[in-house]
Amino acid sequence: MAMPSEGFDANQLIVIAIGDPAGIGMEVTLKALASPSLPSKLHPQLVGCRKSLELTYAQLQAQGISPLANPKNLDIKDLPLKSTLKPGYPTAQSGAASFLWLTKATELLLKGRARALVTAPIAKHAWHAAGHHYPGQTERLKELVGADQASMLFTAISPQNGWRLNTLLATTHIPLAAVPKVLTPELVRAKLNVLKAFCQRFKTDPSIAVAGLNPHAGEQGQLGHEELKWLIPMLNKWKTEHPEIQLDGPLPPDTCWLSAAKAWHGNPCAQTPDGILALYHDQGLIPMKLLAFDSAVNTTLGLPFLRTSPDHGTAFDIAGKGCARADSMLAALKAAWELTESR
Ligand SMILES: NC(=O)c1ccc[n+]([C@@H]2O[C@H](COP(=O)([O-])OP(=O)(O)OC[C@H]3O[C@@H](n4cnc5c(N)ncnc54)[C@H](O)[C@@H]3O)[C@@H](O)[C@H]2O)c1
Ligand SMILES: N[C@H](C(=O)O)[C@H](O)COP(=O)(O)O
Repeated sequence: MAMPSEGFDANQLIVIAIGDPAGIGMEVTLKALASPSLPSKLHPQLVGCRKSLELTYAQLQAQGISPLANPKNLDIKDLPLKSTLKPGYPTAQSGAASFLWLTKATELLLKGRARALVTAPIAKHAWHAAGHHYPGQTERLKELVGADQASMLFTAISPQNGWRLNTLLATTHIPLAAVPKVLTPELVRAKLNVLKAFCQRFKTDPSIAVAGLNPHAGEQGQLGHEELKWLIPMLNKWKTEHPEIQLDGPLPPDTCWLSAAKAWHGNPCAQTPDGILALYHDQGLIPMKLLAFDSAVNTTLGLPFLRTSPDHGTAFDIAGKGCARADSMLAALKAAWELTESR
């Protein structure tokens, strides 16, 4: 692994914001960067606190954990913490640090100095404690780059058969009660377009499924009116505009991911959707995380660069214990590389 990044080919550089220093971000980063399965040309540049990374490395080593990337050999943009933090105990200081590291990492991307951004998990409540009132990294990134829209898409490759599962969330970090108010035909249309474009990276005529909002997709208006009132007409119109896409929906949400689950475990069939649009956060992320917790990657689409992140959070309950699995972080690093390969 070459260092430092000055003069390095920007196309080989993946910037990593190391997340909340009280969480598992540094641990999964050091574990993932030691993987021999990473592209050999990938040059990581970490944005965070060198001393904390060295401490994490020493603690993991003392627990007999290997392989690990040694921070001494890593390219680190050092933005030190004022004092060290106890793993598992997020504070305003940890929130301020992860917010700063994300901001500085994004600046590197905006200056065109890197290929993609990977972010380790942050805690939204720690950001709030530090006075940064954002629902998540996605929304902060959207603001930093001045994008009109940023979309949260989870993508995972089945370890059994290489099949790719994609779920895009129409709404993200908002209270459940706000979902029906925020969902509009325009929003669903825009998100479908993003999902279609993403799926077409892999197939010219992908199939897409859309989950309904209400139980049984409204049961013909008996269990909710949104489907009949605007979702079905909007989807029918979208279908006529995109005849190359097989669009199904709104489907009953409780079975919408069933055929994807079968495909994930090794039995893809002609009806399996290449992409699924979930109308709200937990509708899409419960099936994604149940099926693919160690493989799924959270991507932000709509920025001038690609951002990926593991699907898990800061896992404060296991921080400092050495048992955090780095598979999703590794998948996020690989996705940052592979999804930015010129086609
Ligand atoms: N990418 C991100 O920045 C991101 C993603 C999800 C949640 N979060 C934030 O993280 C914080 C904690 O969220 P949460 O508790 O809902 O979810 P979480 O993913 O942090 O933890 C849920 C459960 O999964 C376990 N777990 C998580 N990652 C693991 C790993 N790599 N290896 C082994 N076990 C793992 C945890 O120990 C916990 O039991 C919240 O503040 C949330 O907003 C951030
Ligand atoms: N919604 C994500 C999840 O549950 O995995 C997570 O909170 C991360 O969101 P940001 O990437 O916006 O921080």
